[in-house]
Amino acid sequence: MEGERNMRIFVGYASMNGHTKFLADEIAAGARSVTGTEVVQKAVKDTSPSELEAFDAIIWGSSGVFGNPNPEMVQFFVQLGQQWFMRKLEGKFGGVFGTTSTAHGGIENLLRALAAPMHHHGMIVVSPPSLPDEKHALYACPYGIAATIPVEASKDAPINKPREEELDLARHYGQYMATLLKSSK
Ligand SMILES: Cc1cc2nc3c(=O)[nH]c(=O)nc-3n(C[C@H](O)[C@H](O)[C@H](O)COP(=O)(O)O)c2cc1C
Repeated sequence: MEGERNMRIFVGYASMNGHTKFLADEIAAGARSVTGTEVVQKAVKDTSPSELEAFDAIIWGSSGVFGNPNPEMVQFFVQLGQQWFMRKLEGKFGGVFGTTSTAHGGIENLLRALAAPMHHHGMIVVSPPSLPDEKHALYACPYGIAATIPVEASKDAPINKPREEELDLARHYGQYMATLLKSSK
C-alpha cells in the first residue's frame, strides 16, 4: 500500500570465531525473504546503542561462554542503560540465538540469559514456533534458535558449521518474525 513503510529488523551478533554468525546470516536471510522487510545485520561491537531505536524487531545472539552470553555481548548490554531509562526499546519484538560446542553445555541457559535484557527493556519476546516437524524436532529449542557446533579438530581445520536442520530453523525463525511483525502493523 502506498505510504506504508518497510518493517525494520536488526540482527546483531557477538561471535569469537564465526560459528554464531552462521545463524545470524540465516535468520537475516529468512527475514529478508518477506516482502516489505528491511534487515540490518551487524556485529554488536560495531553497533551503537541508539541504532537499535530505529528497528521494529531486534534479534541478537552470541556464543556461550561457561553457560552465559560471551563478554562482547554483555559489553553491548551494559551500554543500553540510556535506551532502558528512556524506554526506547519498549514494545519492540525481540528474539535470540546462540551456539555452544556441546549439546548439554548450557545452551538453554545461554538463550534465556540473552532474552533477559529484552524483558527488562519491555520488549515482546517472540518464541520460535512450536511443533516443528520430525526432521527438525531434535534441534528446535523453545527459548530461541540454537546450534551446537563441535570444536574444530585443529587450529588449521576449516570452521565447523551448524547442521542443515539448525540452519533451516534459523531461516524459518527470521521469516516467522518478519511475517508476525508485518501482520501486527
Ligand atoms: C572461554 C570459552 C568458554 C566456553 N564455554 C562453553 C560452555 O560453557 N559450553 C559449551 O558447550 N561451549 C562453550 N564454549 C564453546 C563455544 O560456545 C562454541 O565454540 C561457540 O560455537 C563459539 O561460537 P563463536 O565462534 O560464534 O564465538 C566456550 C568457548 C570458550 C572460548
